[in-house]
Amino acid sequence: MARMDLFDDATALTAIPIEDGRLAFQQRLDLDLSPQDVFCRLRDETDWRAEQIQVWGKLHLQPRLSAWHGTARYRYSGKTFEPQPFTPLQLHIKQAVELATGCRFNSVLLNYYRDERDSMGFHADDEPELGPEPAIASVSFGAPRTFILKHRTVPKTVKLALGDGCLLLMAGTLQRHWTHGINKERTARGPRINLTFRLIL
Ligand SMILES: O=C(O)CCC(=O)C(=O)O
Ligand SMILES: [Fe+2]
Repeated sequence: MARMDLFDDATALTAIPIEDGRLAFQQRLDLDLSPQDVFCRLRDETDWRAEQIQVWGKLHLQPRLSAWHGTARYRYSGKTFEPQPFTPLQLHIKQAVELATGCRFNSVLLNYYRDERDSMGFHADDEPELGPEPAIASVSFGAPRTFILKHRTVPKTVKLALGDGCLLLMAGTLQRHWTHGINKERTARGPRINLTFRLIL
């Protein structure tokens, strides 16, 4: 089967075969708003922050902007984040994501990649409060970027182009066996906003 055939129905959540975890992809999340409108509203309505991170004992600003919303507190890199309440638009997207995936979520991390120099280092979303097999739903708006998964113990890499309005579901044991990230790129990229919906237990 040609690779394109996996994604021929843009509005169906389709499993991507992967070992040691579960991945599913939908080219276009069903929202009754255009991805362009959602992008502009998220960009303008969000209180974006440049968070500090410590690398080798030195403080740096993260190479992207971010925001936490939802109903549950979240600990990340030794810091506790008090989320802001969901906005009406975030609730609307959450409802569409819950309908598409059959999962429930109570928080969202928003990341704003301003251009090709913004990135996210390789990590797993494996904090204890997400539970042993978390379902994490990622929705992207704006410029496409390459999402890379690297297996922790075997030399395997999976690359996915995450384009405007797409949905990616990570589930099962994926976070235990794989890390993922978004590399900086050398060619010009427009801005991109990614939302990861999570269920904090
Ligand atoms: O921007 C992306 O597609 C990845 C975001 C991500 O991995 C995260 O928020 O944990
Ligand atoms: Fe992640």
